[in-house]
Amino acid sequence: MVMSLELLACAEMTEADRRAVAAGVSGAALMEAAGAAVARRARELWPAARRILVLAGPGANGGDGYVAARRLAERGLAVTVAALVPPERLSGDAAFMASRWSGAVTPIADADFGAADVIVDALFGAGLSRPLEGAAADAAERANASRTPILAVDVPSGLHGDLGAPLGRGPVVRAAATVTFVRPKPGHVLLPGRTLCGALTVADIGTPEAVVPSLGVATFRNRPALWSGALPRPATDGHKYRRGHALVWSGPEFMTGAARLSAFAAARVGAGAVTIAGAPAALRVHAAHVSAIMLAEAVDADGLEKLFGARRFASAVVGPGAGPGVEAAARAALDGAESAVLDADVFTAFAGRPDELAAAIRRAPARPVVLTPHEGEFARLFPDLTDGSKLDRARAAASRTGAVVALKGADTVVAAPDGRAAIADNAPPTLATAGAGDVLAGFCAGLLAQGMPAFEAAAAAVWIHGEAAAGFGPGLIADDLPHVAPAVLARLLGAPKDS
Ligand SMILES: NC(=O)C1=CN([C@@H]2O[C@H](COP(=O)(O)OP(=O)(O)OC[C@H]3O[C@@H](n4cnc5c(N)ncnc54)[C@H](OP(=O)(O)O)[C@@H]3O)[C@@H](O)[C@H]2O)[C@@H](O)CC1
Ligand SMILES: Nc1ncnc2c1ncn2[C@@H]1O[C@H](COP(=O)(O)OP(=O)(O)O)[C@@H](O)[C@H]1O
Ligand SMILES: [K+]
Repeated sequence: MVMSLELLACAEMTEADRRAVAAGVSGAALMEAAGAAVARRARELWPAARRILVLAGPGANGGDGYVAARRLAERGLAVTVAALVPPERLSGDAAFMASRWSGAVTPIADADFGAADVIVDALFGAGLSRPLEGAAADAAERANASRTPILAVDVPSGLHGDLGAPLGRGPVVRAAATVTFVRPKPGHVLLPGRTLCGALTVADIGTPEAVVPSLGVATFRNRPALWSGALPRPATDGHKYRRGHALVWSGPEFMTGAARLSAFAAARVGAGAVTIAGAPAALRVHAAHVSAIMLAEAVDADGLEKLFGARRFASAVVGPGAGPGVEAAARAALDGAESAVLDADVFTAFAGRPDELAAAIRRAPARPVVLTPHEGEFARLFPDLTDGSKLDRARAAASRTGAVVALKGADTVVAAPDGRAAIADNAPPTLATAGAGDVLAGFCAGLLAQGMPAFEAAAAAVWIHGEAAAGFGPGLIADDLPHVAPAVLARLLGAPKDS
């Protein structure tokens, strides 16, 4: 099984195959290995299955299906191929593999979906170019209705490998498991694709090792290997300000919780000092709740500017529970702090004016900025960025604003203006709880304060956030997240030595 970070778009996958062939591996060898991996996985998952129905499409995905059919029949299983197009209409390697299948082939309309123990879905893979319709749509719907477990080849048919969603309004096969090849695609990780794939495995099909690194892939799974090298490690001769001083802008007295959640999160993830800035009435509320966190008066954006003028802040958070004056506070943070995390109310304040926010960000292009909108806030800020996948939209927002964008949800995408992007799949649904976003903003700010580059800091914050929630389990509230982050950090940084 392949374990790696890259996610290959369908076009990159096609190019990987082309380069593999150019390097001397035949297309038929790749297809043989792909079909063999599918057959192996079917036997591993359903060792008691006797009757297999292979749905074979018109392209190379169907070719993989004919290989799997042959391999499973060789093991003594009763295999029927239900073909979307007659085998004589196939071309290339798929035609060759169909010619090597000597078992039963039935037109897909006549297939008995209920009579199989396992269905292998080899209708369409990376070549899907339009919504399923006609006989293909019928087959997908009958396969789903049969309740027979489905093993998808490459992707569940109807799902677009880049989008993680069906093309148009066409149906999609709901797989119990999916075997893909070489590397996963974005659509295996983005929702709803991740759910429709079931259990995903990635098979090596003999693509030479140099091929994937030669592609210049910029999309990754959000895993520690992507950013752990940049994770801050406290220096022996460090002091608290060298570890980074983070500032959190607080809203008015009855909205102080959000700023505190951000502040605790920044501190727990390793900022050396954290100051909450706000109006006196708000600070009085904070004072009743915090000890290590410092408080500084800033009635409005002018007050914030004075604070930034008086001392160095390695990062600032503006947005969580911010209330009135948030736009001016965001501008002050962008001008005065060495890095900034903008969240929540900032996106409402700049609704429909992303270019004004971008202009404020680009006044100091080298200063790291992270934006952490959820889908609703994203739509408010960027009403015209509706096309493409969540990955495409986050990338477009990053390139437009010059900031790193963490577009939140169960499949949070972190995208950088240079085109890099990471998709997370480790957050449990219990993370959907009020205030969790404020904590994420604080994790980002705490890592930025310690000098972690913005893309790595945002990706690490998202992963740590998800991992903290998963580790806590049921009953999670946002207040718990900063407290469980140290256990996640301990795993990432390695346990301290005994002596
Ligand atoms: N690349 C490699 O080296 C390897 C690739 N491998 C395998 O190849 C798969 C990709 O193969 P592929 O490119 O042939 O595409 P595939 O998904 O079979 O479909 C293309 C056919 O479907 C048709 N078609 C499209 N949409 C349609 C629709 N809605 N309704 C009806 N028809 C539709 C389309 O017709 P067209 O759009 O061109 O008219 C074309 O005829 C990949 O997923 C993996 O499984 C492995 O063997 C390992 C090595
Ligand atoms: N279904 C889900 N599964 C996993 N994580 C989720 C899910 N829904 C939301 N999240 C995460 O929970 C957090 C919620 O943040 P946000 O919507 O800003 O809430 P709040 O404003 O209350 O803090 C985000 O980090 C988001 O990625
Ligand atoms: K498929």
